[in-house]
Amino acid sequence: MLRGMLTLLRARLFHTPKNPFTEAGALEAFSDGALVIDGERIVAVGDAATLRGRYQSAALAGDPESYLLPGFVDTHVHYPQVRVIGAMGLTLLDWLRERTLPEEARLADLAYARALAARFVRALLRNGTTTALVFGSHFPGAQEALFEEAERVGLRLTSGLVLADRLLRPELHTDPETAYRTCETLISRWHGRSRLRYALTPRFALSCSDALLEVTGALLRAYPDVWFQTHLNESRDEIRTVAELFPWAEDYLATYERFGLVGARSVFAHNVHVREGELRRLAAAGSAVAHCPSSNMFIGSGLFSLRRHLACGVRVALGSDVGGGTGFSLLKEGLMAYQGQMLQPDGVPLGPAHLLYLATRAGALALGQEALGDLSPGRQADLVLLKPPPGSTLEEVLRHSPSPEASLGALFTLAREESVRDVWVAGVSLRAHLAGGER
Ligand SMILES: Nc1nc2[nH]cnc2c(=O)[nH]1
Ligand SMILES: [Zn+2]
Repeated sequence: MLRGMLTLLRARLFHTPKNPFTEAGALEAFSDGALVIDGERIVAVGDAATLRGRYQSAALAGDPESYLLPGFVDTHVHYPQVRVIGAMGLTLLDWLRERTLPEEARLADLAYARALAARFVRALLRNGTTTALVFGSHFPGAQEALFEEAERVGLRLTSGLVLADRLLRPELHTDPETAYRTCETLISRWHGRSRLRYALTPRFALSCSDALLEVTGALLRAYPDVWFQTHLNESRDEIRTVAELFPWAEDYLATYERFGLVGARSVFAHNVHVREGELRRLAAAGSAVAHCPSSNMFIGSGLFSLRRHLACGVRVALGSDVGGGTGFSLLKEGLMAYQGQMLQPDGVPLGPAHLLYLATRAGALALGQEALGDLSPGRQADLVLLKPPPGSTLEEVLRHSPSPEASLGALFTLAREESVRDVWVAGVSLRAHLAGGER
């Protein structure tokens, strides 16, 4: 939308301008709501009748029967794993060896990688994700293909070349010197361009020598405004192996700390089997944890202790972790997070507002994107428009919903790809990119 040309988008609105874990009344809902957008930014949110009176010259758009939410923020997802989703019967290390790493090796073929990048970006958008922190490829060409595609489409993407120098497959290994040079080139080419940012991405301590982690720390010191992501404390077998490989480390987190990798721009995926000391140090460093509930259940890693993270003040957001996760929907991750807490004696009772916050504003803050994640005036107009398919169960449930909060609960429970009608990034509809079609 052009700057100076106001658009008034009508829908049922939901957002969490406050944190429901710390403040009452965090969910703001308008059952006949509107959003006024000026170029990239939201200028007003509220009741449709009031805003129509105040912004009479605005072009009208939207649909009062649809549901408008902030675009989702996926803080952990793997681009090369689209075609691995649903690989059953395996836990993490076997799943990596048997199904996932062979697929990741195929991205050495640039044509294969380009096709996959297009599918991956489209899958994010089709699920309402407008911002993502993405584990890239081990191959620089494939990594460039992802950045190119995200730039072409207009997605907000933070990503980086995945680094490993042991215990995967030889084709996926690099060496510290090559890693340094390649990351420097990729950072100079992509970090800060369009809506893209670079994240240094060692796969996990298990697959990285001290020397490779050292080089990652050196890069982070040389380029202090790039991001950092990796895996932490996911499965018991993984944690045991990491303890054997790093006999000097008091725990898993220490394998990253020693090399200066634990800071306010660091996002750690999983953190299921975590010790108290690690939580305290993560909180002190201001790092964030990407909670990936569908993956934790699908590959049998365990149940996430949200209570202990909150008690220690560790920032938590949601990740789909495709392909360990069971799809790209952050609505589904919200539902799985809810169920994962219900299953634990000391689980945190979550409601629709918590799920929305985790899927939107918490993710934006975890990625340092203060201008994203809710619909407050001044924020970027990153949006997802949901409408149940005619005749669907969701349509039936929503028609009889007793309250806006219950409607939001129904959306998390039942709305998936089929209900995503449109997404906007920075005030621009990306609807054209949701549809199928070969490229
Ligand atoms: N879930 C998950 N955990 C990992 N740990 C190292 N690599 C991976 C991966 O691809 N997926
Ligand atoms: Zn992962």
